[in-house]
Amino acid sequence: MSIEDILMDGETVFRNHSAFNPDYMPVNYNFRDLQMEGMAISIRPALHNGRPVNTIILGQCATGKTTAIKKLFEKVEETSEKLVCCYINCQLNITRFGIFSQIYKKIFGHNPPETGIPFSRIYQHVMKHLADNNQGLLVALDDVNYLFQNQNVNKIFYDILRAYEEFPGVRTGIFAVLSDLEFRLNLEKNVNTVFSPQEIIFPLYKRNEVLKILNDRVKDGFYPNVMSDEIIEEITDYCFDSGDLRLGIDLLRITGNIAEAHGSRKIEQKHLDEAIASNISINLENTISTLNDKEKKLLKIIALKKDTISTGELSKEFQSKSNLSHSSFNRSLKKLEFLRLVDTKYKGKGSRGQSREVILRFNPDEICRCIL
Ligand SMILES: Nc1ncnc2c1ncn2[C@@H]1O[C@H](COP(=O)(O)OP(=O)(O)OP(=O)(O)O)[C@@H](O)[C@H]1O
Repeated sequence: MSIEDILMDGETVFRNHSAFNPDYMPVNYNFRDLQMEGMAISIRPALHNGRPVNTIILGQCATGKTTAIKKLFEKVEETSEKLVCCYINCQLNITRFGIFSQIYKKIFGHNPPETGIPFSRIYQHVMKHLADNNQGLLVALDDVNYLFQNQNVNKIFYDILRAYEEFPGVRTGIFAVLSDLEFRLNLEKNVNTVFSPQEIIFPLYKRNEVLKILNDRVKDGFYPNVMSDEIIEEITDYCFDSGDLRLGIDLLRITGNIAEAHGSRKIEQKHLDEAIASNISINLENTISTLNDKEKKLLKIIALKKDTISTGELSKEFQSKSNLSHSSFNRSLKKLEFLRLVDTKYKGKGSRGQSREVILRFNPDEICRCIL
C-alpha cells in the first residue's frame, strides 16, 4: 500500500473514530443517576436565588465524574440563565489568573486580553457582571489536587467563595473533583474555613455495568458485527480487573486500529492479544510512576514476598525497613488498594483488630521492573 492509500483508504472498521476520543460525550450515560441527582440537589438553590451547595465529587479515575458534570451543566444551561456553570480542568489551569480567565471566557465568550490586565481587573469584571445580572456562579474544579502544586488552592477557593463580601448578593459555589482520597484530607486542611462541602461518591463500575458501557461504545464507534461478543467480554474482564474503564475504551480503539492495519474488516482474537501486550506494561508503569517513595517501598516489599502476607506482618516489616509509623503504613496501603495494585481480604482476628491478607494484583517481576 502506498502512503496515500493508507491515509485515504475508505475501508474501515470504524463507523465513528471520535467515539473513542477522551472527550467523547457518550450517547447513553447510565449507572450514575444517584450522583446526577445529588449534584442537581446541590445546584437547585442557585436556580432560585440561593447559593449552590459546595460539593466534593470523589471517585477513582474513569468513574464518570467529568462526564456527569458536563452533562449536568449542559442541562442547567438549557433550563435557566440564573447560573453560570464553568468547568475547569486544573491540570491545565493552576494559577488564579488562569482559572479566572476561564470563568471570564465562559461569561463573555472570549479570553481576556493576554497582556497588561491584572488579575484584579478580570476578577472585578466577572463579579460585577454576575451581580448586575443576578446570576450565580458554579465552578467545577476538576483534578483540584493540581492546585496544591503552587499553594494557590486557598486563595482560589477564597476568591470564588467570598466574592459576596466585595460584591453583595453574588452567589457562588464550587464542585471540587478529586480522584485521590489522600488529597481529600489535604483539601480540608487548606480550605476548611471557606469550604464545608457535601460529598458525592462515584464508585467503581460493576462488571455488568462495564460490559454495558463498552457494548454501547462499540455500537457508537464500530460498524455492526465488527467486534464479536466474545471479544467484548474479554475486554470487559480485562478492563474490570484493572479497575479502569478508560483502559477498556482504549483497548477497543487500539484493537480496531490493529485490525485495520492488517486490512481486516473484523476484529479478531489475535488483534486483541497484540493490543493487550502493548498496553499492559505502559499502564502499569504509568500507575507506579504516580506513587511516592513510601508507597513504592511498600509495593516492593509486597512484590518480593513469595506468598501472600498479612497486614500485621507487612506493617512490621515496612516500619522496620523505613522507620515510618503505622498510620503512614495504613495510608500507603490504602493508596495501593485505591489504585488497585493490591487487594486486601479479611482473614480473622489479628493483634490490631481484624487482620487482612494482602494480595498483589500484578506479576511481581513486572512490578519490580517498573519500580526501579
Ligand atoms: N456511565 C458511563 N457511560 C458511558 N461512558 C462512560 C460512563 N462513565 C464513564 N464513561 C467514559 O469513561 C471515560 C472516563 O470518564 P470520565 O472522564 O467522565 O471519568 P472521570 O471520573 O472524570 O475520570 P478522571 O478522574 O480520570 O478524570 C470517558 O471516556 C467516558 O465517556
